Amino acid sequence: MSEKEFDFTKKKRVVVKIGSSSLNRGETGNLNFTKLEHLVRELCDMRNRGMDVCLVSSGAIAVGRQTIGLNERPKDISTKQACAAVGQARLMMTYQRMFAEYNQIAGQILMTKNTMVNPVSRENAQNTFEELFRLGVIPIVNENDTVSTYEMQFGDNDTLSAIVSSLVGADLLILLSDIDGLFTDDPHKNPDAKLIKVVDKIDTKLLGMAKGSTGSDVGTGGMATKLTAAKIATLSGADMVIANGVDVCILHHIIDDDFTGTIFKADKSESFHIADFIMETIG
Ligand SMILES: Nc1ncnc2c1ncn2[C@@H]1O[C@H](COP(=O)(O)OP(=O)(O)O)[C@@H](O)[C@H]1O
Ligand SMILES: N[C@@H](CCC(=O)OP(=O)(O)O)C(=O)O
Repeated sequence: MSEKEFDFTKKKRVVVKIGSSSLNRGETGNLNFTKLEHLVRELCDMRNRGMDVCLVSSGAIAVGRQTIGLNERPKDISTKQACAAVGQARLMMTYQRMFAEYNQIAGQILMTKNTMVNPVSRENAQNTFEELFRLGVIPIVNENDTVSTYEMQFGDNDTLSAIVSSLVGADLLILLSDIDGLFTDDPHKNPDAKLIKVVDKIDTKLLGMAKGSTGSDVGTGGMATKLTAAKIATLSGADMVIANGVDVCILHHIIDDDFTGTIFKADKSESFHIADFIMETIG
């Protein structure tokens, strides 16, 4: 990164997204408690810097699947819903306990597409976020997998985190992934792929670099959904970062602009309304 080109210390409202593969131990599927502790500590420190902080956490289905003892990734919707019912509760219990240790309060917000498509629900959600921030609470967001059917799903938390970022008027969105950032091609398939450090504008050439499917056994996104997220977040006026969540302590290095990753610069060149976007694309 060039010398302090991006001063993220001045950011007021930050959304952080962490994926299932970053929260679970790949070898057993168990929650990685050390990592979760570090994540919570980092978020509390950001809060103590005076920032409003929101966490979008995946992991409900993966944690539920491990708790119930299913060896295979669930395919049918009812098994996913059952896993999410168990896993989301367990995940939140763990977060609540860890945040409490640092004297911070966390709250749960579960969303479906309907939350955004319906103007009344959207405004309600926005008001709830505002009130939580005013009270100093850290909202922890996930898709409401327990009740969503395919037509109600965002389907991936990359897009959801960008929608949340836009809804709450965040000025920074950080996606913690299992990879250092956006490369010119999928580095798991192309060893010559190069990391792209800064993106000024998301164009079709860039969109073509991201390959869709996730490399992990528990996630749903892949790089394509991260670029959709980047489009939503940057057009909504936020900078967005993709960085490797293998060590979540990268969060304070990101704030201090001392990290390896990809920065997508906020793009105020086009007018963007999240409600219109939702209606046109996912409504
Ligand atoms: N151009 C690209 N640059 C970086 N990663 C890519 C690219 N295209 C596809 N990928 C894949 O996207 C994966 C990251 O997305 P994902 O599996 O959803 O992880 P997470 O949920 O941890 O963010 C990478 O491990 C990589 O295999
Ligand atoms: N909402 C789902 C995860 C969806 C998702 O996007 O997962 P991931 O690709 O791990 O960020 C869950 O909590 O299991």
